[in-house]
Amino acid sequence: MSADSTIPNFRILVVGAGGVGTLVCVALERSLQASVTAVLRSNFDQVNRHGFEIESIDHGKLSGWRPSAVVNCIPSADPSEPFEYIVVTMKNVPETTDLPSIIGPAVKQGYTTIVLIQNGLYIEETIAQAFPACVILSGVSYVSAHERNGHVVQDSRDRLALGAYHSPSLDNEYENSKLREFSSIYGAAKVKVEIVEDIVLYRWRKLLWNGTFNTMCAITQLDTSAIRRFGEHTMIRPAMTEMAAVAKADGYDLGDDIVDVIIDSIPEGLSIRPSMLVDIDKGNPIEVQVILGNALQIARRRGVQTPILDSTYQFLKLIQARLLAAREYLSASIESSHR
Ligand SMILES: NC(=O)C1=CN([C@@H]2O[C@H](COP(=O)(O)OP(=O)(O)OC[C@H]3O[C@@H](n4cnc5c(N)ncnc54)[C@H](OP(=O)(O)O)[C@@H]3O)[C@@H](O)[C@H]2O)C=CC1
Ligand SMILES: CC(C)(CO)C(=O)C(=O)O
Repeated sequence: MSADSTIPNFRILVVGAGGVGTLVCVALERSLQASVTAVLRSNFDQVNRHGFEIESIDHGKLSGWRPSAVVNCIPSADPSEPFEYIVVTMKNVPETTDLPSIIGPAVKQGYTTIVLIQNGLYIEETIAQAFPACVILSGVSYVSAHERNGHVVQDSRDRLALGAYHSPSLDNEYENSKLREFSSIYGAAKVKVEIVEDIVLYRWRKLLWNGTFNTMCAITQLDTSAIRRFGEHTMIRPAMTEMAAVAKADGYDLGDDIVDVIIDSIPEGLSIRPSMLVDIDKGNPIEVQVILGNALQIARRRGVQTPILDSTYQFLKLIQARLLAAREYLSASIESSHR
């Protein structure tokens, strides 16, 4: 935050401005409390020249929109003005990406708070180990948004459950103060932010969705409405039941009616192309490890049978091998496939 200003102006780096990240940039800039630097990759040239085209049910139509700065590589932390927050909104694909080494140059240990807004389970530990003096916030986003070459369409409202990933070496109250601070910036314009005590509970709950709809839509190329029509009772519900059993074995009892609760929360006929299906459409690697692999490791450790999720995982690993080969990551993919 700038020392001489009465209005806070937090320096925030957003890493990966696709569907979710671009909307994070908009919400933070619209709070009027943040200057956002967005790190872009394939969409850098387009956005640098023409800005983003955004159709958002929260923020309306924005043409030629830009955050305070766009860059195409991670900037080094400026010793006199380091980032207060780094928000990670790129895909979490450990087969291709070592996240700590990507964001490392921009982090000031003991100063920068790292905010993970990504799907998946137990994604925080590698960041906490790499940056033990940094507060880690973990966010489960319920937005639905997709991006292609600077064009972003958001078709469901942005809602975020946000919690601190508590580190034994940091002061709990300090972590909570960063949690409240970031929530109030992010929630200042349109987004509903819910501060939660145990984010892992929310990650498990969302995994019932992502671990079934995302994965099965990705394999079949069906959207959520079609997969419900043809496979809700044969595939989706049984797979959700397996996931709930794994969560329970991990100490998170989601309740006997959790499958009905999740299914009933989706309006009849709603057609969503989950982000994993969009990745396949784009030929991008998929988040199979953090969305399914990590949960299945817990299932094996706890002795929970998950036949449907196991097959789903194995099919996705084959699809991942194809996607990685196309992006010349094949050898890495083959090594990491020996679970
Ligand atoms: N889309 C959705 O509706 C939802 C997504 N999520 C989760 O949010 C996270 C983000 O998803 P989503 O927005 O869909 O993903 P996108 O693929 O749309 O966006 C990710 C962006 O990160 C960029 N990126 C990847 N690696 C780097 C890097 N090393 N440096 C800079 N930029 C990089 C990508 O660039 P490039 O184009 O070059 O690959 C892309 O622009 C995921 O964990 C997802 O599971 C959660 C809720 C809903
Ligand atoms: C459930 C959904 C569609 C939005 O919250 C999502 O998480 C995704 O597409 O990955």
